[in-house]
Amino acid sequence: MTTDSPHPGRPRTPLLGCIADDFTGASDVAGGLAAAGMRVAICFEVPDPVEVPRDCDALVIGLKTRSIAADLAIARSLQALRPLQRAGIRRFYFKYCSTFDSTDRGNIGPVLDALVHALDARQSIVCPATPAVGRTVYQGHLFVHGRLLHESGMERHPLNPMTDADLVRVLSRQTARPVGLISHDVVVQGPAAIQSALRALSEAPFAVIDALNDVHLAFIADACAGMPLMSGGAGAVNALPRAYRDLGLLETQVAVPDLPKAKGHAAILAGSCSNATARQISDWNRTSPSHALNLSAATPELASVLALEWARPRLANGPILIHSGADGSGVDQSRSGMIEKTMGLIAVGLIDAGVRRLIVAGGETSGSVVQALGPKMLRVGPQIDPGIPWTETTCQPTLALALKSGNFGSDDFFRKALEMLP
Ligand SMILES: Nc1ncnc2c1ncn2[C@@H]1O[C@H](COP(=O)(O)OP(=O)(O)OP(=O)(O)O)[C@@H](O)[C@H]1O
Ligand SMILES: O=C(O)[C@@H](O)C(=O)CO
Repeated sequence: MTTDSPHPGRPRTPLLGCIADDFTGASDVAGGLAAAGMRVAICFEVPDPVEVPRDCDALVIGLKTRSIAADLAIARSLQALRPLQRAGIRRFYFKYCSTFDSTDRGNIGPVLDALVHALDARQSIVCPATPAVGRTVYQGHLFVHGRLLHESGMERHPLNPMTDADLVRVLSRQTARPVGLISHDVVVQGPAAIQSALRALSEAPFAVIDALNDVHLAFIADACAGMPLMSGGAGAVNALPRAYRDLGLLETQVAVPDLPKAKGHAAILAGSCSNATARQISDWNRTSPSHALNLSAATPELASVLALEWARPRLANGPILIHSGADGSGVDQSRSGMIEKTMGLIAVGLIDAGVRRLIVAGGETSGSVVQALGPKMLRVGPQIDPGIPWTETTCQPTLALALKSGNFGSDDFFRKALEMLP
């Protein structure tokens, strides 16, 4: 139960609205907030203001805007924001990738500009640091498991290659407005020092902020919990429930919801070329069946038919994996749309064949699969690994769904996730 309802006595309003630029990011945030005791809903369609779910403390809207043109990303983000504003939500978090995935012409800067303006906010912090998955920021430079971003493998990303670890520089290429830095030496002094640094940066609407660990994120959450707009990875937003409780804004601390109960065949669709997914595919291949998409097939329809012909006879014998055949090197960017569409078609075919437990690896791939399957909302369950919860669709047929960010999860993630289910 939240305490800042604008209509006491009427249905409550979620305390926090989160707009995520991809579907695995939405699931990442939602899993963390649920683990921190918030009641969370994920929507993949922008709800009508009167239909905004009220029985939650945080509402996460998953968009597929990370890799599209900036003006379209702005339009879709504002379209997600407005009904939540009209429903009375007053605090927002713009969730982008903990590896800041974007190009020089978009999308984080343009969307932040638009959200700051729409919310009449003076400033937003820019905090991708998420130490639970090895993302830290020091002197404005983003590290992935101790490696500078541009040496972490992200420099080879097929859609958003990240070739500069200096986030002030990266964001300054995406917005005409000044970008400031709140560095480590300030953050370690705690919330009051962070607030005074934000005031000192009053001419800079965006402040990249350093964080190396969860203590730093707790300081940042305490300093920024009252801001209309925060932005970053899941790290800072997951620190908010405790800060809200300390401020008396959030009364509940609910238990982490149950695992999904869906029964049926199990499958994995991996359309990510990220290092972690490549390791997970190799681990799976040691003992279990997999199929690489035929990337020379003329159309997504044909590639999906071939994959489903391979999959159907095997499903009754145990879980199967279908992947895009990428090892992270030499990927041909022109194929990415075709692969995404193929994965969506395969997902529909697998559900028709009785699959009810589905893991999808990759943010864009998850977007494509979820859009093809069409659930509007997900119930969030417990986390499998940091940033990856099991979720369950709320429509028929009920599916257990795990949307895994490309670079998240242990090497044995696929097996571990499926073994968790009852
Ligand atoms: N072999 C390949 N050749 C070219 N493109 C590929 C190949 N395999 C995958 N892709 C494309 O690369 C993109 C990978 O994006 P996706 O977001 O699914 O994974 P990711 O970037 O690793 O995940 P995340 O966004 O969660 O970090 C998709 O558009 C996918 O279709
Ligand atoms: O922040 C992350 O790294 C993930 O939630 C994500 O957005 C990957 O697509």
